[in-house]
Amino acid sequence: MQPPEKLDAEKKRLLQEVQVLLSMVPVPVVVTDALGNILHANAVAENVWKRSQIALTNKHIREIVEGGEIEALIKQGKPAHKIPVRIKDAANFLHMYECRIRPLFVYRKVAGAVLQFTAAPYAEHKEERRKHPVRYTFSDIRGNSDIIVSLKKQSAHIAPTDSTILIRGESGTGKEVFAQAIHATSMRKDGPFVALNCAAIPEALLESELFGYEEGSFTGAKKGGKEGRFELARGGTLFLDEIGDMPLFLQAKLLRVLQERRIERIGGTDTIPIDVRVIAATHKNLEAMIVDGRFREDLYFRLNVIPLYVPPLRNRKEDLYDLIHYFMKRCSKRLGKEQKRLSSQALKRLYDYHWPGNIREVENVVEYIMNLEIGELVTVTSLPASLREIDEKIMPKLTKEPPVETVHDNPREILTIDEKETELILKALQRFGRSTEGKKKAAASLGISIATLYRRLQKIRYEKKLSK
Ligand SMILES: Nc1ncnc2c1ncn2[C@@H]1O[C@H](COP(=O)(O)OP(=O)(O)OP(=O)(O)O)[C@@H](O)[C@H]1O
Repeated sequence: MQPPEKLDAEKKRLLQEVQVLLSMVPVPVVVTDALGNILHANAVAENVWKRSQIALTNKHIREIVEGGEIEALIKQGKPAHKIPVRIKDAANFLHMYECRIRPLFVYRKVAGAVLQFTAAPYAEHKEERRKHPVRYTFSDIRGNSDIIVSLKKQSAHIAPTDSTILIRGESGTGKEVFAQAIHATSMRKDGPFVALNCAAIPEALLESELFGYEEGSFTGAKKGGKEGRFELARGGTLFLDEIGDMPLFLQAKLLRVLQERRIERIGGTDTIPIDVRVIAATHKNLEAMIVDGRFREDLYFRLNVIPLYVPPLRNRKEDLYDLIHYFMKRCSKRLGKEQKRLSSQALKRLYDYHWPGNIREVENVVEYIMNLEIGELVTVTSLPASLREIDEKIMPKLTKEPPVETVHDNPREILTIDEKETELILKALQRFGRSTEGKKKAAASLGISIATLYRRLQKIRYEKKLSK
């Protein structure tokens, strides 16, 4: 644009009007000539891209904007919108935009263009939502126990904030269900919900899954590179499940990313700002892992901004009836079978059971019953073996629990620390088996060393002998 002093009064006024209008637009706007040289950039462009007006107006549009054939469109005088482009700012941050172009004509000849840049992620959300559908809202979370009702209330209260959340609880208690419901109630609900199970992916691949990589960064890297989960989740929520299984070197990197709110792909030099809410979850004892040096304390504090705890089903057996009926209804619909009734002995057996696999196990047991029971009445003999033969030797205390009492009313729920420890160890062995491999897994899941597990087992055996 020509300096205002060279223009007559009317032109000066018009130019000022345009400049003021541009300064009021809350997104970056750039005006170019017919060849794509930048004539003017508004204040937002200056601020966001950390470049002064002088630095911007001395450049061609292709020096600032990557991708999208912008230059050709300007020269041809073609209007366009939603063109995905990337802009690197002066601090090397990469911004993703959708660009809208409006051509300017003087005497029917292309005289330039006005380019508007809006944040891009929202264009990708539909596709991301399709890939990562959110199945749960708070109304889908079953259970009327005080504990669950108040947890739902608390979670709904913190959902609209953008704070990081750490959800604790045993496997199968519904940690992901809560994470999804929080996302579905948050300001990011139109963005994607991207989940990553840190325990399910080999260590060597976890880093590239999280942060993505550039083409040629390692053998086997895909052509064109790959976006990591942080990028895929932009504008939405990243659910990091089993965070306790993240190796230490990645914990350090994750901490840096959460502090600086930007990532670099593996093998890349561009800095990509991240716009993601992180919800992490684990069934592990992170505090014990910090003591053992297996989890970073600084990362723990960074994640544990809002702590939530989903209690095991054995501490909220009031929810069992609701859950069984919910899964029965769902299963009968899916399998096209009649709903079934439970005999009182079968129901008692379900209440007496300690449900080490929590809600996931309830789902499986109901599916088993619905598939195998031919009649309408479900009796004890129709239950899976694990419930038919509740192991009195392994879980002597838990099997004595009365059916429907609440945690607070039931004195047997208050175990001594030693009893609780024994219970956890036996449960882990029941789950992973008593082979050497099983014991290793049990020790890892309990967050103790294999040597400690052997020591504790010796103690348990000794005490058992004494009590005989
Ligand atoms: N309150 C609930 N109402 C209905 N279904 C539930 C509820 N809680 C859990 N579920 C069901 O139980 C299953 C396990 O839940 P989820 O995957 O959220 O558990 P998790 O704690 O994240 O387990 P893990 O630690 O093993 O990943 C899911 O398939 C879900 O359908």
